[in-house]
Amino acid sequence: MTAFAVESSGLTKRFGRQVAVDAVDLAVPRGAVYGFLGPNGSGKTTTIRMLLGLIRPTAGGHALLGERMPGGAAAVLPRVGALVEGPGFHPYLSGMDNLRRVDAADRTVKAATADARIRAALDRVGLGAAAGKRYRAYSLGMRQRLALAAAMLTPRELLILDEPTNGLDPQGTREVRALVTALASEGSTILLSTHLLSEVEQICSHVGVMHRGQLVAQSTLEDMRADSAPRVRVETDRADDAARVLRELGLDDVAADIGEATGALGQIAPEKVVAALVHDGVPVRGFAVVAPDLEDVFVSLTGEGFDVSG
Ligand SMILES: Nc1ncnc2c1ncn2[C@@H]1O[C@H](COP(=O)(O)OP(=O)(O)OP(=O)(O)O)[C@@H](O)[C@H]1O
Repeated sequence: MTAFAVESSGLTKRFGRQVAVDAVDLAVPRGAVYGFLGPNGSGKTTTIRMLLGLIRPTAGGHALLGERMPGGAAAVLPRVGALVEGPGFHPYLSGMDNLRRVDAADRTVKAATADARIRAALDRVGLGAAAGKRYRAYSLGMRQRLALAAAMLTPRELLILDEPTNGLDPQGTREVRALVTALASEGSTILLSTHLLSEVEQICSHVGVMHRGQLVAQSTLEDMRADSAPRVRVETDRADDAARVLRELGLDDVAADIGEATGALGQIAPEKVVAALVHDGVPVRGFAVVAPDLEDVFVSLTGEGFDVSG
């Protein structure tokens, strides 16, 4: 058994002249909750569609649960649940009946237990009470939840979810995040795309950052945090002098602004910085070690901000 639930090498998709996905090497370890993070248009959905075999890569290849795609699709896809745009639900059928159709298309499950499976999935996404309503009357959030229910009708080793909290209200968002965490603790590997850094921080163990079609970073969240160097901020009327002291001590990326000087601490103890400032007679009004901020790391990787709400 390979250690990776999803592995790709040089995965590339061109649309005419545009390279939507550019030589992406994904490595999603089994058991991970992998946040596939990037702004709109960075190539996440296109990558996910290739992973699921919905569109053909222009170049490169990948494997799901150790099976090469697309050759291994018949063997592996029943073990993979997916939520992608346009799940193709029937507008005039109820949520329940739509799931019946999805369930009936799965040859790996027993028809006799369909009702129990469908009920359990609907309850799990909080659609139990709306099971009999027509799909066309569902809100965007309810549609999203029905798609999630369809993805988890049977236990899956791997769930690939494209923006699973998109369109949900705050309560729905919390519920879906709790659900993802619960599914992971039951043993599923989860790859979810998102444009929300906060979502990654809340529920993911791993992160892959997409920027203009390229995977610009990929690691555990822990390593990503460790990479973000803590900074000191010195509030003082003599910012230039403070900056000089910080530089002399060996801090990196030192900057002086009106009323403050900042710098990246590296391995230098903050106490040493305070002592040096005092020793140099720099009047210190405030001193803070600013905790590592993932957003700064991502901004430095991509040159763009991330939506941190939600
Ligand atoms: N079928 C297509 N034909 C032409 N261009 C496409 C097609 N699908 C996607 N693209 C382009 O490829 C780029 C990547 O799009 P993609 O949907 O993969 O990004 P994304 O990160 O998933 O963003 P979003 O969150 O908006 O879906 C975009 O510039 C998009 O316009």
